[in-house]
Amino acid sequence: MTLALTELPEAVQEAVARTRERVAALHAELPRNGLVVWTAGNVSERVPRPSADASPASTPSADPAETPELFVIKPSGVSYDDLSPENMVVCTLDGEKIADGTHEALSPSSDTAAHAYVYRHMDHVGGVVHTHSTYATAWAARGEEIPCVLTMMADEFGGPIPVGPLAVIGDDSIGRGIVETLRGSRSRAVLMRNHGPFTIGRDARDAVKAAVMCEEVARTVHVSRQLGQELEIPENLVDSLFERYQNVYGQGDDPRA
Ligand SMILES: O=C(CO)[C@@H](O)[C@@H](O)COP(=O)(O)O
Repeated sequence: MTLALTELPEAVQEAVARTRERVAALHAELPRNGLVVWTAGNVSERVPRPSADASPASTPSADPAETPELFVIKPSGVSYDDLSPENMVVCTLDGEKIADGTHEALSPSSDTAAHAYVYRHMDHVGGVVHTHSTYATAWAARGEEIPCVLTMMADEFGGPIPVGPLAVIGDDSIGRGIVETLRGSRSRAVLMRNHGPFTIGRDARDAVKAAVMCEEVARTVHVSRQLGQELEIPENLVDSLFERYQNVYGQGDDPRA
């Protein structure tokens, strides 16, 4: 029987509502940053588990901690102008849409299986993004990784942006390719061969940032290569740049900043 959102603990329903708002808003960043055309691309986010001390549900259901894990993803083929929290689709980590209040005919993204596979096999991942951004997709068309020749790449990706296998849509192939490629890498971006970039993050905003930065460095390294041979960065410097940027850069978590 299909899981019904309205039958879940209130704390879970509230977490789903907040996730829908974030995922709907973040989709606007893809066209705004020139990463997609028409309806290409998609963003998803794992629904955060309510804290263990969440108030007991008023609706009949199990403890929030016992609710199946869920994620939110865009509906397939819907214009970016028409995306809203109300039409964000809620799925289980098997990629199955639940009775989430949207029309039963509204299908989740055609990449739902890939996003679901990543969430099932990478517990630290809270957000997944897929685009066909021009320069990153051009590197994917050649099946060539983007070498780590910019300090921005060391900061953001901790090394080269790797290439994943040619994989067809519709089953676990793409998701398996993403996980098998990124599991051994510090990169939050992977160039799926002949297809385009997929990125991961601690949440959807982090994954969107990785998609923006992936396209930026793909373009810069492409331009550099037109002008000559780019220069590698020594491994030890890549490590120190990555550690600094990931742990020191910016305002940290200090709420006063
Ligand atoms: O690349 C693909 C599928 O892998 C595109 O169809 C995708 O970017 C957009 O599909 P959806 O609108 O999310 O179903």
